[in-house]
Amino acid sequence: MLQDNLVTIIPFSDNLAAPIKDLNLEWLQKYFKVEPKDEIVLSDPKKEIIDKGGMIFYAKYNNAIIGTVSLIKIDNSCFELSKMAVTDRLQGLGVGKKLILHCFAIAKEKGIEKIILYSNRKLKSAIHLYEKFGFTEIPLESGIYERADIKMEKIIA
Ligand SMILES: CC(=O)SCCNC(=O)CCNC(=O)[C@H](O)C(C)(C)COP(=O)(O)OP(=O)(O)OC[C@H]1O[C@@H](n2cnc3c(N)ncnc32)[C@H](O)[C@@H]1OP(=O)(O)O
Repeated sequence: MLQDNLVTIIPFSDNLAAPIKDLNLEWLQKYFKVEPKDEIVLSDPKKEIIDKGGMIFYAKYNNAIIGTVSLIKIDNSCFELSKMAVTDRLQGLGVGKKLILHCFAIAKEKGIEKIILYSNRKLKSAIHLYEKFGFTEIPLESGIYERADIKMEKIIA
C-alpha cells in the first residue's frame, strides 16, 4: 500500500507553505477545533516557525506531501515538536515514525538538547509514538493550547 523506501523527508520551502495547514486542519477539525494560535501559525508558517529559528519537515511520497512535523524554537537548546500530522488514509504505515526519527537526527546534528511537546490523550497513535520513542510526561502549565492535556519531553543524548 505504501512503499516505505519511497517516502522521503524534505525541509520546508517557500512554495510548500500550504501542506502544513491542510494536513493539520484535517485532524484539528476532526478531534478538536482550530485555536487562534493554530490559525496564526498555520496561515504563515514561514514567519511564525522558520523566521523564528524553527524547522518544518514534510514526508513526500510519489510527489505528494503526506505528512509533516515542526520543530519550533524555544531557545538554543530546546525545541518544541509540533504540528505533526499524517494524512488520514496513510496513517499507521510508519510515516509518523519516520518524521519523529528525522527530528531526532536533526536535533543531534544541531546540538539541540531537549525536545518538548504538548498533546492530548485522545490522540492515541501520537501518544503511543511519543512514549515508544522515549518521551516522558512532565508537568503541564496552563495557557499554551486549550486542547493540551499532556506535556512530554525527551532529552537528546
Ligand atoms: C505534538 C503534536 O503535534 S500532537 C498532534 C499529533 N497529531 C495527531 O495526532 C494527528 C492525527 N494523527 C496523525 O496524523 C498520525 O496518526 C500521527 C502523526 C500521530 C502518526 O503518524 P502515523 O504515520 O500514523 O504513525 P506510524 O504509522 O509511524 O505509527 C503509528 C503507531 O500508533 C499505533 N496506533 C495506531 N492506533 C493506535 C491506537 N488506537 N492506540 C494506540 N496506538 C495506536 C500503531 O500501532 C503504531 O505503533 P507501532 O509502530 O508501535 O505499531
